[in-house]
Amino acid sequence: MRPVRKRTAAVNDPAPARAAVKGPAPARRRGRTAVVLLTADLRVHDHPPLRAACGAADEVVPVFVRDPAVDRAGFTAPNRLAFLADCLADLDRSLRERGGRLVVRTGDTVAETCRIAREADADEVHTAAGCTGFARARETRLRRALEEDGRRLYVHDGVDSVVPPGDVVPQGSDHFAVFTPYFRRWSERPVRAPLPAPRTVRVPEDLRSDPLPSRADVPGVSAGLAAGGETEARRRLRSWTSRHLGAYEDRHDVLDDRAGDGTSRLSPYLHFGALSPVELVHRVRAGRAGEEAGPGAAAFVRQVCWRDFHRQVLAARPDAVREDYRPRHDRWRRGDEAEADLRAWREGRTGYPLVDAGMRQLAHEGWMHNRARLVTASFLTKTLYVDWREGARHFLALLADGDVAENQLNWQWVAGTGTDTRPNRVLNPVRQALRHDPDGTYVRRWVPELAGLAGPAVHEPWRLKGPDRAAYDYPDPLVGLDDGLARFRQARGTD
Ligand SMILES: Cc1cc2nc3c(=O)[nH]c(=O)nc-3n(C[C@H](O)[C@H](O)[C@H](O)COP(=O)(O)OP(=O)(O)OC[C@H]3O[C@@H](n4cnc5c(N)ncnc54)[C@H](O)[C@@H]3O)c2cc1C
Repeated sequence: MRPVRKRTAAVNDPAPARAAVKGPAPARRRGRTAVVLLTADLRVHDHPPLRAACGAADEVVPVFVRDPAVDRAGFTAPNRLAFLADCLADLDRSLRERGGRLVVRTGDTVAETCRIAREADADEVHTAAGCTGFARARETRLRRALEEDGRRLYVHDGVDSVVPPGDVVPQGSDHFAVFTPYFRRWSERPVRAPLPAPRTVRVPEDLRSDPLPSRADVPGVSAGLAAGGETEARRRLRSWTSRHLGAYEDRHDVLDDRAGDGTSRLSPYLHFGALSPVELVHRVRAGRAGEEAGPGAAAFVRQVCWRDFHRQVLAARPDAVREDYRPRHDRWRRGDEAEADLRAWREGRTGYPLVDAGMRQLAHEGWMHNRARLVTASFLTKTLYVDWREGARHFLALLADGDVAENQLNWQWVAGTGTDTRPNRVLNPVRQALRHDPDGTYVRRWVPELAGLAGPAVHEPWRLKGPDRAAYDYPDPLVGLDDGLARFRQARGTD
C-alpha cells in the first residue's frame, strides 16, 4: 500500500470538501477510524486533513504529540510553549463543542502516532506537509512505520501556506531566489476556497490522553505575551481587518504602537496554524461587505506572500536554517569584545535608543514590530558585525512567532547572506528612528529611562552635554555609526 500525498483544490471550488486529490480518495465506510496528526495546524477551520478524515471515517482521532526531539532540536522556548498551551486548550474546546476532544500524547511522534493508530484500529493517518528538513524527515519515517503496519499516510499540502512550496517555480530551478518575481507568479495563482470547520467530530471514547499542558506551568514567559488559540486569532482577524486593514499600506511601518494596530500581530497564530493563511488571504481580499479590497489589503497580502516565499526557499534549501544561503565569506567578529557587544544588544543596552527599544519590546512581549526587527538585526549583523546565527538564536528564544523558515531567512536577508538583492545595505538606526518613530513615542515607551526627553531628541541622547547627559542613566553608543559602517564595508570588501 503506497502513501498518498493529497492536495486540496488550488482553485475556488464551490464544494471544497470534494477538493482535488492526487491518488485514490478514501471512501467512507461504517466503523472506520482515521487519525489526524496535528503539528502546526492547531485549528478546526480550513483544515484539510481534519476535513478529509471526517469525510472518510466515522470516528476521528485528532492527536497532538509532545515530542522531546523538538525540544532537543533547540527550537522550543517558554513563550512558544505557553502560546502552544493556549492553542491546544482552545482546540480541545472547539473539538468538544463538536462532540469530540483533543488527544495529547508524549513521546516520539512517529512511535506515538503508530501506537494510537493501532489502539484506535485506524487504517489511515492524515497530516499536514511541513517545509523544514525536520518535518520532512519525520514524514518519511512516519510513512515507513505506518506502511509496515499496513496503514496509510495522507500528507496534505496547502495547510500552512497559501501556495505550497514547489508549486510555483521558475524555469530550470526548484525555487525562486528573489521575492518580486515569486510574488508576481504567486499572485496569479488562484487560491482554493477555505474549508468550513466540521460540524461534528466523533472521537473514540476509550483512548487515553495525557493532560493538556497549561500556560501557568511554563516558567520564564514574557509578561506581555499575547493569548494564543484559534478563537483569539479569529477575533483579532475580524477586529483588525475591519478597523485597521485599510490603513495598512500607510501605517505598517509606524513604530509608535500606542494604538498598537498598525500591523495585525497575527504572526504567532499563523506560526501555530491557529489561523489558516489561505483563509486569511481570502478574507482580506474579499474586503468589507459591498466594498472593493483596497491598497491596504493588497499591501497586506504582499506581506503574507513573504511567508510563502521563505517556506519555498527553505523547502528547497533545508541547510539554510544554519548555513549561509549565499556565502559572503564573512569572518564575523568573535572573542570577548564581540561577546560583550552581543550581550549588550540582547539586553537592550547598545546606547542606540531605537535598537534598545526593539530588544526590550521583544523581551517583554515575545513579539517585535517588523521595522524594529529589521533595525535591530541590521545593527547586530552590520554595525556590530556579529554572526546572524547569534541574533537568530536570541530571537528564537523569545519570539512567540519564532519560526525556523521566517526567522532564519529574514535574518539571512538582513545579514546579506540571504535573498536580498542589495546584500550590503546598512540601516542607520537614527535615520530609521526619525522616519518611523518621529515623535519618539515608541522609544520612550520601551526605554523609560529616557522618558524625560521630549520629541525626536530621545533618539540621540549622546548629543546632551555635561549634567544634562549625566541625568540619564543610559549607556553611550557601543560604537560610532561611521566606525561600524567602515568596519562592515572593509569586511565585505566594498569600501
Ligand atoms: C530579523 C527578522 C526575524 C523575523 N522572524 C520572524 C519569525 O520568526 N516569524 C515570523 O512569522 N516572522 C518573522 N519575521 C517577519 C516579520 O517581522 C513578522 O512576520 C511580523 O513582524 C509579524 O507581525 P504582524 O503579524 O503584525 O505582521 P503584519 O505586518 O500584519 O503582516 C501579516 C503577516 O505577514 C507575514 N509577514 C509579514 N512580514 C513578513 C516577513 N518579512 N517575512 C515573512 N512573513 C512576513 C506574517 O505572517 C505576518 O503575520 C522576522 C523579520 C525579521 C526582520
